[in-house]
Amino acid sequence: MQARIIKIVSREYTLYTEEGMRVKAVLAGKIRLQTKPVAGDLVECEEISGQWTVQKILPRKSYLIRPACANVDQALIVMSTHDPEFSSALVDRLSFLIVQAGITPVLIVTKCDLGMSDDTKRAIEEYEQGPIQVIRSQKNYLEPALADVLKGKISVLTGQSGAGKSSLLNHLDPSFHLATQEISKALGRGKHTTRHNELHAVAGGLVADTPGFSSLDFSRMDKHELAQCVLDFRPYLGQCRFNDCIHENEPGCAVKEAVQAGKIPARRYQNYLDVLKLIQTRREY
Ligand SMILES: Nc1nc2c(ncn2[C@@H]2O[C@H](COP(=O)(O)OP(=O)(O)OP(=O)(O)O)[C@@H](O)[C@H]2O)c(=O)[nH]1
Ligand SMILES: [Zn+2]
Repeated sequence: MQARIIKIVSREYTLYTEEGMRVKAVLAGKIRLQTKPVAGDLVECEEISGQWTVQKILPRKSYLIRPACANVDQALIVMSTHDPEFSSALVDRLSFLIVQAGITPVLIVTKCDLGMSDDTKRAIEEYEQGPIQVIRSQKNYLEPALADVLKGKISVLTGQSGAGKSSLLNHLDPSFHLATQEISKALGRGKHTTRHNELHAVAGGLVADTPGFSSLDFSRMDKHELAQCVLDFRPYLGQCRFNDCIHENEPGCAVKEAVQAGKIPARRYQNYLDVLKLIQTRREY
């Protein structure tokens, strides 16, 4: 039978079986030394006289190191209109790293009930016309696209402290209240708590108990890989004069032409150039 690992504490594995049962299992001896299973792994399991064992880890479609989680479908970039201020530089940096990890970014704009600056309003509208799904969230109203965002998927949340990650989960699933407190603890203040690895059932999907991508670490990305991770560039890749174009100063660059034609917002191109510079000027050890 197939099942999903949703929690690992020491050697005890909690599984959701395909029949919807929640069971505790141990690893079969033969796989103990091969792949290290993580939450999100899809496994073959078996029950023999009341003892469930994990027989095999099935191939992963994505793998995140922090939080250690396999098969994550999407990362919700939780960004508030203000307090903390909306930052398109941050949205873009997160989305480059999310795409690099083989995961789909989704932008959730919180605190939309509170009003926003003209510049933030414009930045959000630009995202709404771009390649990333954007959902606006506000207090006391749950729009259908938001209500369904977790359904049937494994998600990880990311975003600054105070952006509204915990509130969002509560908003999506009020019965989740207790667990959210745990999340909050794990997120920031719980440095002394042991991070176990768990996926919570929220609003029809599974959500990692620890936010991802908080280190904004570009050390494992080179400039060519970066250009591949920019969803705004995807329609133009392969159309530049040079095969190895990094869309900076090269003549005949289809990406720069798209920026000049207003098809790619200048602010997002600038965000790309800033990360490119970061990568180009870092010291290699
Ligand atoms: N008005 C309004 N307030 C919100 C909204 N979302 C979150 N807040 C408030 O913003 C504050 C921060 O929200 P949290 O959910 O704690 O933020 P968080 O991202 O989980 O923060 P950390 O736990 O520090 O990572 C709280 O006071 C929330 O009530 C919203 O859509 N509208
Ligand atoms: Zn180019």
